Amino acid sequence: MTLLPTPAIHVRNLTKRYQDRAVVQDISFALAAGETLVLLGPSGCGKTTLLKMLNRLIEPDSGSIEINGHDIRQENAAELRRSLGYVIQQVGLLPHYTVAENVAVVPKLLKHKPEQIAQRTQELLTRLHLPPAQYAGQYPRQLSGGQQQRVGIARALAADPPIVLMDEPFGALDPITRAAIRQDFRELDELRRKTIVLVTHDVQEAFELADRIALLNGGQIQQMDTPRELLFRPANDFVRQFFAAERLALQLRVLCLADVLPFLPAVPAATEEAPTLPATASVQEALELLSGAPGSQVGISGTNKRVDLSGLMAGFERALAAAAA
Ligand SMILES: Nc1ncnc2c1ncn2[C@@H]1O[C@H](COP(=O)(O)OP(=O)(O)OP(=O)(O)O)[C@@H](O)[C@H]1O
Repeated sequence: MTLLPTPAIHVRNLTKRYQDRAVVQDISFALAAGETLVLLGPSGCGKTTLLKMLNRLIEPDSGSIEINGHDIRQENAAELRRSLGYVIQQVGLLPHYTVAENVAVVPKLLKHKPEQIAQRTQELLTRLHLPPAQYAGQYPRQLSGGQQQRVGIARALAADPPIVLMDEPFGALDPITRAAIRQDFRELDELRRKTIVLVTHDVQEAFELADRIALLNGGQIQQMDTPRELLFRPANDFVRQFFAAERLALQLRVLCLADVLPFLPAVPAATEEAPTLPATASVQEALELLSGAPGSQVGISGTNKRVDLSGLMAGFERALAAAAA
């Protein structure tokens, strides 16, 4: 008999009411360690309420939550919150603390050793593109919104919590800063190992970051699945409609070169070396590479195939039909 690993987060029949209205209704899901779950849905659908029940900022009316197999009601709420990373849109940095002091708040409460805290702070600030020599001693008001948000992420990761909860972490930023931080976020090695629950109402962001998306409406999960399944196998009309406006952009992101590969027409070998992308790269990434240089080709690493822009688009159309079949 094989034993299934204990989910990092296990939510069962969770319901929260305000007056007579259930804003979260009978929600259940299990999340494996290392998964990134994005809670997506229109304003007021219950995303933040659901997230805040995970760290007991809000108590449910019924249902249960287990974290690593332990019912969180049995734990001290303050201790629970210290053990989980939490990033919010308003950042919430302490204005009279320097950047380094802000990052160190939770590790200090957890009584980590000062040298260990200093080293971790340096490491995180460096990785989040805030060179400590320049930024560690600055105060939040001296930083841009994007830099403050990076400090917020460093602070949430400082004590190396295995689970991180994020509520619209990039929500207050302009689109360019937002895209840059998202890129860094994806490249941060240690985040890949963490279990993350992230709230957003930005569909592109959800598709970029999620292993699975829980699409909510009216306090209920309409569908919880991979981005690809949500797009190609919507469970109901709400799901279908929710992605309708951005369907093409999402399809370009979800389909990768491996999907297109079987349909690629033969392309005469280029004389000069073509840049290459892995088969896991999205059609969108290949498109970005090719659209800058008309007539150019991109090679797919590990294969002897290359593709130009028109070949890519023809392959994409056929891959789309195959994915939807
Ligand atoms: N303390 C409260 N008292 C009464 N109603 C509340 C309270 N908190 C939230 N609600 C209601 O519960 C519903 C869900 O709120 P929630 O903040 O979880 O939604 P959301 O999906 O995160 O929305 P948004 O994307 O706008 O932040 C909303 O209709 C909200 O008005």
